[in-house]
Amino acid sequence: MSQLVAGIDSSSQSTKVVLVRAEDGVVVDQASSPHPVGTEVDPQAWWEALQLAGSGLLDRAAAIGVGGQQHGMVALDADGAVVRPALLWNDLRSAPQIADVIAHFGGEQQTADAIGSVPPASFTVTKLRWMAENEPENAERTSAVMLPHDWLTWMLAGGPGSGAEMVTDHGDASGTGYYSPARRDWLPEVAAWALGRGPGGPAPQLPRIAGPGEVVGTTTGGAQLSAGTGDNMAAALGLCLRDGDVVVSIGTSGTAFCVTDSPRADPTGSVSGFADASGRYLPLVCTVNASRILSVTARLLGVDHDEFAALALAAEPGAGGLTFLPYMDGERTPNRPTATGVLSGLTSGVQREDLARAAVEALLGSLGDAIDALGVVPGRVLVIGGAARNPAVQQLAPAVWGLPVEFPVPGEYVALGAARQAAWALSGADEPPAWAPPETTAFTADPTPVVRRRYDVLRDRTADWTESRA
Ligand SMILES: Nc1ncnc2c1ncn2[C@@H]1O[C@H](COP(=O)(O)OP(=O)(O)O)[C@@H](O)[C@H]1O
Ligand SMILES: O=C(CO)[C@@H](O)[C@H](O)COP(=O)(O)O
Repeated sequence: MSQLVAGIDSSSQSTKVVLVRAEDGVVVDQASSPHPVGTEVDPQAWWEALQLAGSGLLDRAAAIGVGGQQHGMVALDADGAVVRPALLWNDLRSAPQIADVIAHFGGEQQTADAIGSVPPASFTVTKLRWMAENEPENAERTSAVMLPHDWLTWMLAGGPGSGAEMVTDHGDASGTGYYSPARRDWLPEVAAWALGRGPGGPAPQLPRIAGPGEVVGTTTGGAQLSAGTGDNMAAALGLCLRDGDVVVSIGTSGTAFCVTDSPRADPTGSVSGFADASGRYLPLVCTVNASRILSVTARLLGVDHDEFAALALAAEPGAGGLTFLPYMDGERTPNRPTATGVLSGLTSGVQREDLARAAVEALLGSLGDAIDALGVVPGRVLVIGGAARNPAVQQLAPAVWGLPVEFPVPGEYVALGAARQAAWALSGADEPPAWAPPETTAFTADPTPVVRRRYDVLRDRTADWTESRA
């Protein structure tokens, strides 16, 4: 009988676990469990969600891999206990510290050259700096810093007091801001600086960075553990990407990314120059407002996802003149951490259908900007994530982007990619197993450039607005 491996996606909203056949990646079982709402979460909640979702699955796996939301700051004291709740990727309170980081490296290009990115507030380095400035006693007590996925891998290996090694991978390490994608190594002195430790001050312990396909430990139940990775890197593995593919993920975050052979160093801050989980690189553009644009609008309209899609599809392109700039929770790309949403073009003739349509066009406008910022000519655009299931997104994406778009069969591609990494580690091979890429459905439509033009005007007109959030 084929061996089974498990893949975990500990993402913003929930933990998902898939149990798959190591030989071909066929899913035999899966489960999920929700996370608390908010941008500051006690990591214990992820551990409890993992145990709930993994119950009856993890004990059947010969190897396990963990994919996790990137960037979250898990600060640990000398005993391995968490110092404070984790600050997540979508917690933008550390926006003022971005300037400190850029000044530390001596400018935008120097920052991008050193750490692969001009870090938005999502990156761990800005969060450490925020803690040093606002909670110096917590910064002082911090003896090790981990990320959500590697903390969970460590917990599976036994956690504090067990002697288990702390291990991460290049993909997730590259989202910290104290890792050099060019050198493929930590910059511990940057982590020490961020914690306010002064020149020559002690660096926090950082997990060892494992190579792709490495076995990094075993669970208390005897399953092998792979290094795990960030959720976007795991999705790239789960989709078995081809060169030229651009992935757009519409979950809590919106992301556009592709796999490349060399690292990126974008001084504008739009593209994060990540490493991937296979020894290559993963330039990525991320937005903070994504599927929530649709769910908030559906809530206002009092409808579920399917009714919302029907309303949006019943409206004309351009939503009766309504344009929605969807930076409701502040925004990361473009860097507008204090922004709020803007509805423009509201007339007394507005219909519910127009509001639904405007929300879908807003989501696609924002993600269209993300695809453009990536700066590659896509061979294929593949759309995944919870909101990729929405028929209005499927039908309108090719029209708003002016590109043919493919939707892989709905699946948990982050968890699947983590499982593929586990199967790779289990095999001891040089390459990940050659699982079949997912089936896709292609959507085409006549382009509606007026939608992007109106969106661009509203985005640019509001560029210097300074909002104070309620
Ligand atoms: N049919 C749908 N239409 C729009 N949004 C959807 C639909 N189904 C699920 N979602 C949204 O997808 C989101 C979850 O997506 P997911 O990719 O699992 O997120 P994450 O990985 O960030 O936790 C939820 O916010 C949910 O509202
Ligand atoms: O910050 C980023 C990428 O840089 C996000 O993509 C997070 O990794 C969270 O992902 P989801 O929970 O939305 O999948």
